Amino acid sequence: MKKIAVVGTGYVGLVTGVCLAEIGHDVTCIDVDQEKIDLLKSGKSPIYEPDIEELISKNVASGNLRFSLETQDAYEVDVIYIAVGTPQKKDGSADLQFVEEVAKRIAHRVKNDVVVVTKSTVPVGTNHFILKMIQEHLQAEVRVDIASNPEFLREGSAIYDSFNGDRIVIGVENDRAALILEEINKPFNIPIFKTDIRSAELIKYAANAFLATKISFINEIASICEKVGANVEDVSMGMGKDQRIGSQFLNAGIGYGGSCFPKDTNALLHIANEAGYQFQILSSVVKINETQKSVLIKKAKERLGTFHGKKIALLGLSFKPNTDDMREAASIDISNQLVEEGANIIAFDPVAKNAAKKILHPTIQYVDCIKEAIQDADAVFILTEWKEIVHFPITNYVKLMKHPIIFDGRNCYHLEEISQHSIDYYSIGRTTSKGIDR
Ligand SMILES: NC(=O)C1=CN([C@@H]2O[C@H](COP(=O)(O)OP(=O)(O)OC[C@H]3O[C@@H](n4cnc5c(N)ncnc54)[C@H](O)[C@@H]3O)[C@@H](O)[C@H]2O)C=CC1
Ligand SMILES: O=C(O)[C@H]1O[C@H](OP(=O)(O)OP(=O)(O)OC[C@H]2O[C@@H](n3ccc(=O)[nH]c3=O)[C@H](O)[C@@H]2O)[C@H](O)[C@@H](O)[C@@H]1O
Repeated sequence: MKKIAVVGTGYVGLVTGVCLAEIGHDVTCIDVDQEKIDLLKSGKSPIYEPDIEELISKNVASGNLRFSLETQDAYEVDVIYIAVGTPQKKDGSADLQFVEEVAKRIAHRVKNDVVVVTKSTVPVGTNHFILKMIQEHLQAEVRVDIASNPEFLREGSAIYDSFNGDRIVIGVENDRAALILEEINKPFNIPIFKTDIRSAELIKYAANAFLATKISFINEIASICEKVGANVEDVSMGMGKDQRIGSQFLNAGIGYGGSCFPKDTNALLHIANEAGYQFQILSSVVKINETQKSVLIKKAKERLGTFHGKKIALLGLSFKPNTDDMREAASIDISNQLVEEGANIIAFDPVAKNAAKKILHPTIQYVDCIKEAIQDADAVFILTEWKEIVHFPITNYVKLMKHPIIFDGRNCYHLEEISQHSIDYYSIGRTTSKGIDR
């Protein structure tokens, strides 16, 4: 059992802290955000993530987990994990101001030997920069080792991923740090891949960039499918059965969003550029994703002519299901454009409503059920494949809409089923289904 502090209680920090407590470590989760700490102390999670509140309660009750603002005591530990944000700067590079701030605070606070582990996604060289910052500001005579331990969890299945990951990557430069990190992670029972620090830092960006590449690749195949009359779902399934390709991350849609793929692809382009290398594939991946965000609008404009005065229902607002995260969600660009062109928008999302209200245009109305959203709508846009939307009976569109027109950005429904109803149905990389009575 190790005494651990996790700095930053966002998606990654909170999940890391909770899971480390669950496998038996003594964990203090630290944040500078008083509101978050108060909420966590009251047993509530500031983020929506399946199973997290149960695990928080269980581990707080067992004494393995506590939450704290930034205090001296909180840093009296063997290991400090850095899990603060590394958002995108205007030039595409990663903003390291929060990481730098934490490094300085660690230097001022630590009183005993520690290993400082970076979980945040950071450019190559950042771990060594952190060590330099700490050493420059260190107040006590203690030994500080560093380790890179990039995180691969997905939002919406973060707890599951933490216990079922394919690998744990550890970048170290000495045996002491390696042994401590191996000991900490052993109970997860996940293969550990040990490497040098710079390689570990790059693995994280390379992995996200590769997954983003798969998505942009299948989105381009989808565009070709539409032109040649093929079905992207079958193409993707047929490709994915080759184990060298793999079936995951080949779902065509309206592009990737979220807090990481957009920022990490741009950050890697910046890293490559700084190193004097033009990363051509990745530049295209990013451009394709930008274009993909507008394909539904294009289809809708061709079908509806104008959006002016039209009642349009948006189903799903978060960047993907099972999260309330709105960062880089397709709903942002799509709703902005619809509002700009005079549409009246009524929106449904089972979880992200409050988060959406803070970001989307104030004229958008929110409702708590799909039926209410689509009632008398001129058209429906499906933007997130929440299970409530995927399992929503298709007959309801026929019953409740003036003339059912659906623009499905997530291929939620089977074409065969749709074709049995009087619905105009446009999806991604599949043939359009026109209502049977037209
Ligand atoms: N969100 C995700 O699914 C994943 C994120 N990552 C990476 O993990 C890092 C963190 O991402 P998120 O958890 O999404 O960020 P987040 O924005 O949800 O959380 C960051 C937290 O750090 C806190 N913080 C900022 N400065 C602080 C300081 N000086 N001391 C203590 N707390 C401080 C903030 O108040 C906030 O609660 C990023 O580098 C991200 O790229 C990696 C894998 C998955
Ligand atoms: O670095 C990170 O933050 C994380 O980024 C992603 O996780 P996440 O952003 O939570 O979500 P994903 O499930 O990867 O989806 C990202 C976006 O791609 C889209 N996507 C995903 C898969 C697919 O086949 N098609 C597709 O369009 C989703 O709709 C979503 O908008 C990675 O999957 C994680 O491994 C990584 O740790």
